[in-house]
Amino acid sequence: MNVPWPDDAVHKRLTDQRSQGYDEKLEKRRQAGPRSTADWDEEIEKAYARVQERETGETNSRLRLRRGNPPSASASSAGVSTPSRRSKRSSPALTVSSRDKSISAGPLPKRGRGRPRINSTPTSSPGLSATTLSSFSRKGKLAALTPSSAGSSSMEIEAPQTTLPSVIISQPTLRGRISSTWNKAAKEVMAAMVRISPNISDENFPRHLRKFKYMETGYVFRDKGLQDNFNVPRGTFTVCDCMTCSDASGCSCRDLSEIYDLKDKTNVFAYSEGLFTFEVPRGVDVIECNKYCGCGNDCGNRVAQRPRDISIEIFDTNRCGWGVRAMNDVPRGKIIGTYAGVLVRRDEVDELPEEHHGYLFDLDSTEVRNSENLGEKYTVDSYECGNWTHFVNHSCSPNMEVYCVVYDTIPYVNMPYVAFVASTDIAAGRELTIDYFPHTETNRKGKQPANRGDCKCDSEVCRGWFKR
Ligand SMILES: C[S@@+](CC[C@H](N)C(=O)[O-])C[C@H]1O[C@@H](n2cnc3c(N)ncnc32)[C@H](O)[C@@H]1O
Repeated sequence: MNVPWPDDAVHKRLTDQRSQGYDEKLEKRRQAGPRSTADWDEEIEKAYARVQERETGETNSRLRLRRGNPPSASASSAGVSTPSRRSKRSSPALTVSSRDKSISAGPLPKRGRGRPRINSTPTSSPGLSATTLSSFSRKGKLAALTPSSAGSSSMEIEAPQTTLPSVIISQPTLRGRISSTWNKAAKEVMAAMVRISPNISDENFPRHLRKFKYMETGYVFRDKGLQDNFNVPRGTFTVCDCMTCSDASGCSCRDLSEIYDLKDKTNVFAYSEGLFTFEVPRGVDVIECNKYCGCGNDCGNRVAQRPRDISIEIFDTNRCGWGVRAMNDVPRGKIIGTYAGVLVRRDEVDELPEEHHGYLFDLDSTEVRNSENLGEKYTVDSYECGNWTHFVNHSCSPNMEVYCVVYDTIPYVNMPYVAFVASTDIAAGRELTIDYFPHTETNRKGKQPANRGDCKCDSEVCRGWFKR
């Protein structure tokens, strides 16, 4: 039996229109070509702005109905993150020195400026074992990122929706664009995400960071002569032939490191199951296997050279300028990354502009052992180019330390990388910090650096100053 649908014609028309719309959409997609992931960060920012706008509207509407609150109060009680102004950037002078594997500070001779020196000795600083972490809480972060969460009690109100959610197609912010560019650079070398937090607004974006070249690893050489140190001939590398590097006593790369078990003095690698063992004595660089060794990427003596797999967010601490936090939990001993930037001769450091001085890291790990030494000494300047480590703040109870590691070149040229390792288990969302002057504890009665800044680290054992 044929039962005619009364609205058959309407049904057919709607179906036709839908199918036509679908075809047009498909055609547009085809013309646009394959979708790239390059703009994901921007897409996420746009979506975030839309959700924020919509939910702010909804919450305002609900709260107005319930309490008669003015819109601005409603927004803040809903946990909507209002971009905070970035605290004024002091001209920081973090000169990180791995000299005697400690952060030590001393004024630059000509300018009278102190430069914090990073101690790469993992076990030497009592402060490093402290577990107090920075005051930035995970909860705070989540509240800021999920505007609707604070308003969940408004579910009690069964009021009709009086405002339509507004949809804004926002232009990508400056922060969004730069965040995306940096993240792209990280992805190119297979590193995990790096992003700039939405708690940083465009107007608080310092001019020099707009041109900052994000470079996940390595050094840039302005001087071709310095670069040659990284182009040393194959024959000068020590190469192991152990294939899997499972036996510490048989690996020539490990032999070069001179790392021993601190108790029984047997040969050990610097890593166990991918984590730093903290058994490396002061003044000793870790020598990892290099490109000429027979072992593969899964070799246990290749750790700092692997791509970073902890996601990083750069954010405004509201205390110490911008800082860094991990977006994953980080276990103790995990290598998070290495310092990157322009490699300069140490005796050229005083010629660098003042604002660079807070972003310098001396590569002097071996100087403690060979005071005579040593040929040329070098410093890494991350002011104009580098990676997330550019933003690592000082804490008197840090949760990372540094050590020096060599794998791209030979140890004798004094150009190790500086690896940042978690010195305690770190929960996702915690700020990642180092001590700019870690041997302070051993020098408690001794001298303090001449050039000190007021420390705002919030640690319970804050000494009140940090080494500039
Ligand atoms: C290597 S930079 C760290 C990143 C820096 N916060 C930024 O926004 O670029 C060092 C500078 O950060 C600031 N800073 C780092 N740790 C601090 C602390 N505990 N207290 C106060 N300021 C700090 C100081 O201005 C210092 O000179």
